[in-house]
Amino acid sequence: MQLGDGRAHEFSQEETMRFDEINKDDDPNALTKFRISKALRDTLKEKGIESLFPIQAMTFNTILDGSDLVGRARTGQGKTLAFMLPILESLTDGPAKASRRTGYGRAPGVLVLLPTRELATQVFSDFEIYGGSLGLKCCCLYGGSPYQPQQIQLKRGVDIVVGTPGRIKDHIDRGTIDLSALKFRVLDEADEMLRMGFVEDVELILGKVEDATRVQTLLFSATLPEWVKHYSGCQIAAKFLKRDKKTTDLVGNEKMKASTNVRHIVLPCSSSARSQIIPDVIRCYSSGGRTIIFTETKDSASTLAGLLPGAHALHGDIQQATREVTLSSFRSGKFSTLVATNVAARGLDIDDVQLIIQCEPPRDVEAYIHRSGRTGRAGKTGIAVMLYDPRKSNFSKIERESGVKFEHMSAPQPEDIAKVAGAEAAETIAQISDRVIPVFKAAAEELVKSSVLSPVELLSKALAKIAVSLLLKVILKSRVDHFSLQWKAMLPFSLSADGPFTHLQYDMLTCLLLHEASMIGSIDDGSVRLVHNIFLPEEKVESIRGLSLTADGKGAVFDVASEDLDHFIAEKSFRGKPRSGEIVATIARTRAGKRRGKIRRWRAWWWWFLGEKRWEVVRWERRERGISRSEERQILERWRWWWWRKRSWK
Ligand SMILES: Nc1ncnc2c1ncn2[C@@H]1O[C@H](COP(=O)(O)OP(=O)(O)OP(=O)(O)O)[C@@H](O)[C@H]1O
Repeated sequence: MQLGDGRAHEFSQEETMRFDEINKDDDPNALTKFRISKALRDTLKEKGIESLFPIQAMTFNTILDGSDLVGRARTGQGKTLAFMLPILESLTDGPAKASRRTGYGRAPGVLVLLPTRELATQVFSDFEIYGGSLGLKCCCLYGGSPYQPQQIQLKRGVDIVVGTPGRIKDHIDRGTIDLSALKFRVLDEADEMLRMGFVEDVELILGKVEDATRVQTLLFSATLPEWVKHYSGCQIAAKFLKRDKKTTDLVGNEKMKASTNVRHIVLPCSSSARSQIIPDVIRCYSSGGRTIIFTETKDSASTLAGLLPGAHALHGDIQQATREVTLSSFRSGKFSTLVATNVAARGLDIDDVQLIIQCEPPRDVEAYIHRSGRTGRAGKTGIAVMLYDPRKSNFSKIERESGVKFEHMSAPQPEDIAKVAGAEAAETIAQISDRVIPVFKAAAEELVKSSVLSPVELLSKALAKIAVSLLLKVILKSRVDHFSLQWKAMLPFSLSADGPFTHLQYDMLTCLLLHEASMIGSIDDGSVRLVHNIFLPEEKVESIRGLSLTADGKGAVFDVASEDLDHFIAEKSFRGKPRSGEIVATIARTRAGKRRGKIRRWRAWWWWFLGEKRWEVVRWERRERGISRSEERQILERWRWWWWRKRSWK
């Protein structure tokens, strides 16, 4: 705060707290403004929730006072707490308290139905936190997990059941669940629950209530097509919601139906180029956060996850236990790219998902809205990129029905990626301790003094150097399976006729350049030249010969003069033997034969393949022991087998 005399006034902690209290009192949605018990308020505050979001504030009293409700708000706006808070209050301190059953073996009073197992587990864990703090017992019933623990929980008695329709129906068939005493029935993702496939099970489950006049039914979703809202054609809504049900629709007739916190982008891309473009898209748009990629089929999810290092797949054909491990690892940040089908489209709330990529336009607008809504949640922002094949797919229907005005972008170019890497490099510099300054200050001052460039220009060059080593590393560490992929890609027959090896001269070396980003994506002439321009002095760039991309587009091979090699291996992070579990792609070096131009291709390949070290041994043996040509061949052969044995690290 600026005082009259221009001095800045520092607020004491006490003053700040008092202002915070005043501000809270001004907030019409502050927790204290609602009939929320202290215990629940405290738990909400522990989770960083100080006031209710609009959908929660607008529906709280309606639900607590006993009305049926259809609620709609855009993705990520807190619909889960919108039904959870009034239900918990009603059970513990409100109208449902008096008739709530307690004691061993009690039948559940609340049933929450969700379309996917993952979503059921997520909502269950919220109920455990908030309901648990009020002494309520919850259980989660979903397929793919053993029946017995679920049966034991039901037998002991629970207050809240959260689950998927299939497994709940199974429990009904087995006679292990009693839904006659329900006080609340919730259909989260209501439109999905009422679609074909679920509808019969849902109807059967909801019909188990003894006295339908004493149960409250709540429907929530970010998408409520007309058929759900107005009952026409939807038997369930007509049958199970009371006639005086209330509707709270925060989207209503607004044109924009998808999340307004999300930047919606479309990018032309053929299906064959996907695996090459996606890594660049991630690098440019994910801001270092998590990415969810949506594919249309389970097969393509698995295939794509296999092509992107560090990515994992999530879909219905994966065993439940693996699905759970995958999702919890993604949540906890053990990996940052999830490739999923629509099982992850609805409701999943994962922190720090910055980017959504849809490999092709989905079949319906609802799917687009829910998928893109996995980012930009709870007031944060995010980016949703939808790829489309200009010859095959059309997104105009989605654009029209969702109200989204797509930004049209083209695939990121090397310069775009370099810019992002530049920003990362700047961050890296910001993180370096100030303690290093005295050590490098003299060199920096000398550089500024002796250069015709300005300090900013010099700093730009330094950033470029860091950026390139972050982005394009001549040597890189990666997982073993990707390593072998690189080697395979390097087979000589994959190289074009005018590629390297044809230029072999006694004083030339062949280098394999691996693009760090390209382990998951593409490399092209442009990006290789970008590296060259930064690594090499200008006059050396011209001396590079025979640049050729590997068959899979993930590496490049070229010849350089032997005396220039150091410029290329400057970034080398590994020398010597690879350690197990970790591989290092080493610069492949081929020394041309003695008689210039007479080496046959396969020989050059073997020399390159066996590597400099092995070749040194042959030379040493020849020099020291005067070995014959056939002995020399034997040694090479031995090294070859050594190499193949080492391949078994995989
Ligand atoms: N009042 C609040 N204050 C702060 N954060 C909140 C509040 N209510 C909910 N959140 C947080 O907002 C995020 C999104 O909530 P939720 O998953 O319920 O959204 P949703 O509307 O159901 O989204 P979707 O339609 O995608 O299912 C969650 O991380 C939740 O913890």
